[in-house]
Amino acid sequence: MVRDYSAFLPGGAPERQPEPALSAIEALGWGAFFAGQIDATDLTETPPVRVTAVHRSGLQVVGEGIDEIIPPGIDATVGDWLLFDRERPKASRVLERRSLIKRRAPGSDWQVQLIAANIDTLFVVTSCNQDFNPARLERYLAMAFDADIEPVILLTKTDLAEDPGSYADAARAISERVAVVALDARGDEPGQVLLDWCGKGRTVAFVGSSGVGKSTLTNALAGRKDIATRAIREDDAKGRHTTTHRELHPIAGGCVLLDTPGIRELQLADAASGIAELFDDIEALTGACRFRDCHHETEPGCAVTAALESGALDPARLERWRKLQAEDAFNSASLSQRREKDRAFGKMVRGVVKARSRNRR
Ligand SMILES: Nc1nc2c(ncn2[C@@H]2O[C@H](COP(=O)(O)OP(=O)(O)OP(=O)(O)O)[C@@H](O)[C@H]2O)c(=O)[nH]1
Ligand SMILES: [Zn+2]
Repeated sequence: MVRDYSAFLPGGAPERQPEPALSAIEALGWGAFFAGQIDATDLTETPPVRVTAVHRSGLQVVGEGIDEIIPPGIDATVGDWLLFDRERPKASRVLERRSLIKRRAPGSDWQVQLIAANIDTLFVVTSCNQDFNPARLERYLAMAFDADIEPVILLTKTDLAEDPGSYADAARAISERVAVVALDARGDEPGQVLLDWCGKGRTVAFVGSSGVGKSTLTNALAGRKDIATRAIREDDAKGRHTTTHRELHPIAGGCVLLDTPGIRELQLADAASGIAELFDDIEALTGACRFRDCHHETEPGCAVTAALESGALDPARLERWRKLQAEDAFNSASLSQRREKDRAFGKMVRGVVKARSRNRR
């Protein structure tokens, strides 16, 4: 990312040019990446619209003079850009995504569920207190990498901590590739410090545990310009009126903040490649083990145990890598594998019950 440090150079900040007015789609985060996918006829015949919420009754889409619900059927989620087909809304085309967060729905059939599309920066929020936990941060970072999103660690409540610098150091030690920002989430700081990631045509989101300051940060960024959060009413399946909220909040300057229940409840799933990226040092070691199926326990020629012994690898970090891998393997197990296990377990239980009743007789 190219950062503009000119304001810090001698001579002071350059005169700020008045910002040109944004078009409706620019205010929703439209930019070159999406413009490059369409031609002039598309623009007039099938205008771009962004999915601002997913309701049971369909996709809420907003664009230049457009604010509609497209009935269910399109495989799209909050943050997606569509080319809106007025005659046949369900035939609207989904533009190529810059990023996608998805997970396996924990239902019976393990379908993939789309959580959010086209987020550029995921702010992983934690506080300078007992909420701070490297393992949890790594989980979020792996997920961001897996979804092709740039993660940034955001440490809040610096004003309450005795030594906020130590938290920032611990956060920086997690990965060289992840920026760390420490701040007081209340007041003006977020609007200034997060500018680097909140430029025109960008979409950002906050994740983190309850109470770390996500709502405070959201208000700091979106403030009263929060026009897209006004409640809208829609008819649910039973014909009742329900009040729902838009989940895309325009921030000044053409950046958009995405805030959905799906993002708030994010869990680690299907993040194998993200884990590999975050722990690329350990992955590199495993490639140097003598045996390809090395478990890095007691095998001879194991590069991982060698690194542990030499002190080059932190045992706690290895432990976290193992845990994330195990969790990911569990989450990614196919339904058939799970059914097979269930069946085997059921058979075993029935066998024990039978044997007992035989013994009792
Ligand atoms: N002193 C101080 N208080 C903060 C800071 N950030 C958040 N708080 C306070 O912490 C409390 C929780 O903040 P929220 O913004 O509601 O946290 P949240 O992450 O949105 O929590 P959930 O909505 O439960 O997910 C509020 O009382 C905030 O005012 C900070 O940097 N400094
Ligand atoms: Zn090994």
